[in-house]
Amino acid sequence: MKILVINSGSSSIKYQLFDMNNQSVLVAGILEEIGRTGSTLKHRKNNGNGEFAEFTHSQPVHDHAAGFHLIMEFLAHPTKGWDLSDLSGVGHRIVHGGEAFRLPTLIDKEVISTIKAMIPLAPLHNPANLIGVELALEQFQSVPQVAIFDTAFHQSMPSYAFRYALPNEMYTDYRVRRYGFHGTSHQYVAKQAAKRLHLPLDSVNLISLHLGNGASATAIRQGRSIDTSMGMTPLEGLIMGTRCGDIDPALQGYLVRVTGKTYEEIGTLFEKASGLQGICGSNDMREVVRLAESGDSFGTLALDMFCYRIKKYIGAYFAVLGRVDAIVFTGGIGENSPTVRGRCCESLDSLGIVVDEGLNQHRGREPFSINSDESRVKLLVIPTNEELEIAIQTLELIQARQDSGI
Ligand SMILES: Nc1ncnc2c1ncn2[C@@H]1O[C@H](COP(=O)(O)OP(=O)(O)O)[C@@H](O)[C@H]1O
Ligand SMILES: CC(=O)OP(=O)(O)O
Ligand SMILES: [Mg+2]
Repeated sequence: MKILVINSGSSSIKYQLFDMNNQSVLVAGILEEIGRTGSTLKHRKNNGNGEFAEFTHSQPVHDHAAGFHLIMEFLAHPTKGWDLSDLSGVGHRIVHGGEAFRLPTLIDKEVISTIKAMIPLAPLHNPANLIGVELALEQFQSVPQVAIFDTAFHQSMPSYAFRYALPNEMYTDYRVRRYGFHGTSHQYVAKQAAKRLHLPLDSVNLISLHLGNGASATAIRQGRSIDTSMGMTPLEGLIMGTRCGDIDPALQGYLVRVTGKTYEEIGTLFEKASGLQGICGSNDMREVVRLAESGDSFGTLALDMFCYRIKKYIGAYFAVLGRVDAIVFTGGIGENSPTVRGRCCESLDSLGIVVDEGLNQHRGREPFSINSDESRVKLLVIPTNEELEIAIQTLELIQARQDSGI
């Protein structure tokens, strides 16, 4: 059984082809910088002996359609790709599914139009996700295609966590509420954490920190999301690569008045020119840490602010969870930055959170622990794998439909 997973983002397309008999990756790749001159495809193919042949291809790729066509050249290539004639299904990451989608969903015209309706709430993500869906539907017309929503895992939040303190009709009439994102990633690492803790998933309490360009914290009680830092859109919550995270809601109107910029320009400033980028000029944590360690004041401020915001969420989620079995670090920063992990846990001994600095320096693609022996809370670094989780959920839906004769 082969499942192809497509994560079509605003400036990149990630793809992985899985053999679901053993969940191994057959082919994988990422096409970055779509729409820019420096577009690069990094493609790899499983050689069968646990190693991968790597291919890099650079050419200007003007849009997602051109990008998808280039990816298909490699995916279906006789030597660089794989036989796709027996593909069982395609799974797509869709960032915003609102309240309409709480489960993996077979894609049809109605689903596409509902996803389109969510675009105003995820303008950076849903349009690109949809382009990937439409291109794949055209390419693989006889293959079932499934949407896996970032928001689905958080649909278990109680109303006192997902409602904003606004007049009720803002929710009843306009569905204004916290939705939360990165749900597929938080769900995947929660399963991995439960395994590592040798606890049943439905008994484990976690604080999950997905720290990437987009970043979010999630409080998980007995394996289910009960609160998360992103809100109606992926803008709210933690400080991110280019996004501001939590700010005073009066700011957009105030800045329109005092700067003369339009409402949309200020919105774009919050989304694309803020966060680490806005504070110190780089959205890449590797550069931020280098700046901070070189004594650059803006780099120091960016790192201090980034970690301070996370610490506040750790404290808040500790309060709502009561008992925390583990804190999980994931995402590009969470998996790779000992500096950020150490700073986020600093002086939290009173909560039973103690980092072992030696363990914290470890690097690897397998889950590892960074807590000291006396730490009451386990501190885990678990590489996320949204694509594998999407493949698993896609196959489950396809098999359930086959079992019920659909
Ligand atoms: N070795 C590293 N040290 C610190 N940060 C890293 C390292 N590798 C990647 N990162 C950070 O991870 C971020 C990308 O996170 P990732 O989750 O891969 O991206 P995305 O959010 O786009 O999916 C980069 O912007 C960079 O800041
Ligand atoms: C929802 C979100 O922020 O996704 P990403 O981290 O991929 O940008
Ligand atoms: Mg990501």
